This record gives sequence, C-alpha cells and structure tokens, in this order.
Amino acid sequence: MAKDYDHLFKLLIIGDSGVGKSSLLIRFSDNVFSHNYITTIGVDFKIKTLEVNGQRVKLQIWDTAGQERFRTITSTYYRGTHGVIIVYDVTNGQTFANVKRWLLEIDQNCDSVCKVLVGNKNDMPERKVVETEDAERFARQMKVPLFETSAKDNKNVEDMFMCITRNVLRMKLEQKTRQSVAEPSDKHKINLRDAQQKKNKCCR
Ligand SMILES: Nc1nc2c(ncn2[C@@H]2O[C@H](COP(=O)(O)OP(=O)(O)OP(=O)(O)O)[C@@H](O)[C@H]2O)c(=O)[nH]1
Repeated sequence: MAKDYDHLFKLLIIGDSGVGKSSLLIRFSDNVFSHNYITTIGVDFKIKTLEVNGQRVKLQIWDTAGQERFRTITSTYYRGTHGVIIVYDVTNGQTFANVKRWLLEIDQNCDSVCKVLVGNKNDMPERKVVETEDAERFARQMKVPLFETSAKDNKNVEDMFMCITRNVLRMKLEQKTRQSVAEPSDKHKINLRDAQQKKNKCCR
C-alpha cells in the first residue's frame, strides 16, 4: 500500500506534572479541552497528519508523565525523537524554574533535536507569575522559540505545533543536503572509481 505521508516525525512533550501537556495534545489532535485532571501514567501518544510546504507530515506525538515516579524509562522516550516541546505553567514559577532541568535531560538523551518552549495556561492574567519578558529573555539565551499558549482557550496551540514541525522539516532537509554533499551518490562514486582506475593505469 502506498505511504500516505512524505515524512514521519516523532515529537515529545515534556515538563512538570500538571502544566497541561496532555491538554495541549488533546486540543491539537481532537480540538477539545477538559477541566478534569487525569495524570498521565508512563506515556501516551497520538497521531496527526499535517501539510507543511506542500508536504504531508505525519506526527507521532508522545505525551509523557510529569510525575517523577512514572518517569522510569526516560531514555526510551527520547529514542528517535525529532522535536521536543518543553512546557511550563505561566501561573506556577517553579515549573518555569524547572525548565533548565528538562533542557539538561534533553541534552543527556538527544544529539540533534528541535525544541520549543511553551508557557501554558496563559488565560488567567490575574494569576500569571512568569512574565512574558523573562520567558522571552530565557528563550533567547537558550536559542529556542517561545510560545505562550492556552489549551483551554485554544490560543497559539496550532501555531506552536506548526512551528516545531516546520523546524524539524527544515532540519531534516538540511541534514539530507549535508549528507549528499559529504557522501556522493552511488553513480558519482562509480564515476570517481573509474577515474581513479584510469589514473592508476596511467601511472603504471
Ligand atoms: N486554565 C487552564 N487550565 C489548563 C490548561 N491546560 C491544562 N489545564 C488544566 O491543568 C490540569 C492539568 O492538565 P494536564 O493536561 O493533565 O497536565 P499534564 O502536564 O499532562 O499533567 P501530568 O500528566 O501529571 O504530567 C487540568 O485540570 C487541566 O484542565 C490551560 O491552558 N488553561
């Protein structure tokens, strides 16, 4: 059967417990929101296909548990990951402070991945404690794009997922170009080998 996509990417959503990782994913995949809090145990995932620059991209999006006790197989989550979404809660300063730990965990488990920083629950101005400017400064230092989202009000959720998907696509295409420059195609290799053989013959 023909493949129904041009690219298959794995994205991972990480961050402290209760910041809204599952809510962001469900908003993006099914366009729904629930106030009920059911903590993720281990890992869950959803599939969503998008069109980016005329190419069909199938996303496999992993939603991980924020609670430490459910995070025993961390390195398995990271295997084969192309992009990581790091989420904090704009109404909870500790979750923002912990972003550094999450970034460290990415560095320890991944070689090259695209990242995006997400301040979720940006729908309660009276309770917001992580200022946009502070988050922007930190994101600039870490060289990651920042999105302030609300899974509840459906603010910036699709834009954020589109941004990381586009960045992963760009990274993959750049890697492919670099590879084809570093490793000439088989046809080119044969031509090089012929040329080398001819050269060797001349030298004999
Ligand atoms: N006001 C508001 N509440 C949200 C938002 N996103 C999630 N919540 C609420 O926050 C609580 C936790 O949301 P989850 O999506 O389960 O959080 P999680 O990060 O997946 O949590 P773990 O599975 O424990 O890691 C739930 O009660 C959600 O309804 C949001 O954008 N705005």
